[in-house]
Amino acid sequence: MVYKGKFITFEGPEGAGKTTVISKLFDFLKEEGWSVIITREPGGIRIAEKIRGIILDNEHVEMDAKTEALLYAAARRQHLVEKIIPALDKGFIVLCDRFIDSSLAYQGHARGLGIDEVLSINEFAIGNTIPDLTVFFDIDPEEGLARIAKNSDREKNRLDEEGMQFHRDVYNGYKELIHRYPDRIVVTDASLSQLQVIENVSEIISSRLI
Ligand SMILES: Nc1ncnc2c1ncn2[C@@H]1O[C@H](COP(=O)(O)OP(=O)(O)OP(=O)(O)O)[C@@H](O)[C@H]1O
Ligand SMILES: Cc1cn([C@H]2C[C@H](O)[C@@H](COP(=O)(O)O)O2)c(=O)[nH]c1=O
Repeated sequence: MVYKGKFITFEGPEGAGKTTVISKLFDFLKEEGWSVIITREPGGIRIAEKIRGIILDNEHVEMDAKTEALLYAAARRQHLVEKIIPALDKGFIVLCDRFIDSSLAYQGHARGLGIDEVLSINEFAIGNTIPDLTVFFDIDPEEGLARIAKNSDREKNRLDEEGMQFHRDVYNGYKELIHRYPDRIVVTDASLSQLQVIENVSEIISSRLI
């Protein structure tokens, strides 16, 4: 689907630095005179934030993998129609912290549901609204988790609590997606300093979209 605005998503393992960079990028783009919004998945709007609470609640250990995949897709559908598409229609740049590739890497690959199977329920949810550009924050999953562990403000959710093998599988799932969608997904080295990552991501956005 072609919209007036641009849809940019940010992906990566836990603690890769996406949220930190998106907020700086927002300031940078605003200063350059762009109309821009930040949003996140799962969440971004009231219903999807409620679904987020259900999915990520540490007490919901009995959640079935397909239930989890469907809840992410349901939250995504509502987020898309209520917030993302209206903003794109108005010509905004939408910066979204995680989107469909998280489902493909976490539920499709790491949970073992299959990337194509999870893609098909997501195609039902989002139709043909695919990101114009996806930036993958490349970091060793252990390093990302170590960053989170250092941050006492960040509560660990049900997905963070998964074992190291799960997080390595997520990372390998992303590697498969990078191979599958070479035109859409651009990789940035997220192990560098915050300043360097911000500079590199700004450069990617400027050269690819603006
Ligand atoms: N380049 C960096 N070098 C070192 N620490 C960083 C860097 N970028 C972010 N951090 C720190 O790492 C932690 C995780 O960062 P952030 O919340 O931005 O990651 P995230 O990708 O959004 O994580 P998640 O998806 O798990 O919520 C924060 O404490 C942040 O200050
Ligand atoms: C969108 C989406 C997310 N996840 C996982 C990834 C993270 O573990 C959490 C979200 O927490 P964050 O601090 O906001 O990154 O949910 C997923 O498994 N599948 C998805 O589609």
